[in-house]
Amino acid sequence: MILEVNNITKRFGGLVAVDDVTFSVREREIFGIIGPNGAGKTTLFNVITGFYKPDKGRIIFQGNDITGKKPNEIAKMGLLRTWQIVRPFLGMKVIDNLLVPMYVKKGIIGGITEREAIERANEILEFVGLSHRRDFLAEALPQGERKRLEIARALASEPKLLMLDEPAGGLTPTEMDEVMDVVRKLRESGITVVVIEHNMRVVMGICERIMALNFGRKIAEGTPEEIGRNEEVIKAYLGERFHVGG
Ligand SMILES: Nc1ncnc2c1ncn2[C@@H]1O[C@H](COP(=O)(O)OP(=O)(O)OP(=O)(O)O)[C@@H](O)[C@H]1O
Repeated sequence: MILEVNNITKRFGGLVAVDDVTFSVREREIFGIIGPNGAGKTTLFNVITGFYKPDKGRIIFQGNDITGKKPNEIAKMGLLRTWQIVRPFLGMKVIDNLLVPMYVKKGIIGGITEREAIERANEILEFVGLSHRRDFLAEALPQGERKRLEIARALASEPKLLMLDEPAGGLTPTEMDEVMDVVRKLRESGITVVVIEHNMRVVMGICERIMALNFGRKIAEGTPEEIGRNEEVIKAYLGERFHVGG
């Protein structure tokens, strides 16, 4: 297991946003987290990536206890996230959006020449299908391409595990297909992916296993087929129209 999340609880005052949640993610898996609005998905992401400290529980990443570590320490270990609201450096060129995180990371582990950095940035742009946008300002990109730029920026920091917060949110069906292709390629290139996503076509289409949350609690975990026919999930979230079992 690359990530083990054990009995995580996170409270905001009297509200239990994440309630004793346990799950683990296998290496090179695409693992989905679903649940209605307010179920605790984003809070769980924030706890795992160090933006919030949990009230209870442990998080183990590649055998190391990362509970309570700072986001930049966790990122340096190879656990990166993207945000629901994309936030590239809009006034910067697409390529520079990748060079900045690269210099930040490589500066720490011993330097990289400009030529190496540019080469690597070009590879990443190719990977996410944004080579043609290399010298555009990020603000000129449509939403679907911004989402892929966000993934590209995370790739510049060489993650082992990438946590994607609603990568298909606000996208057209064609843009969604392009993001789904990129996520599958991530896995093929050896990166483990944990993804929060509301769009069921996307979740069911890319995830090998899915966990469902409701009111902060884990209510189910399984393959897309198992989740699609789980009565509690259907009641909480999916609605009859997504009933797979008939
Ligand atoms: N910083 C905070 N302070 C107080 N309450 C918060 C905070 N962040 C989240 N909450 C509350 O915690 C609960 C879980 O919220 P969270 O954003 O994790 O849900 P979610 O499943 O990600 O929802 P969505 O699908 O709408 O993004 C909600 O009731 C929310 O109002």
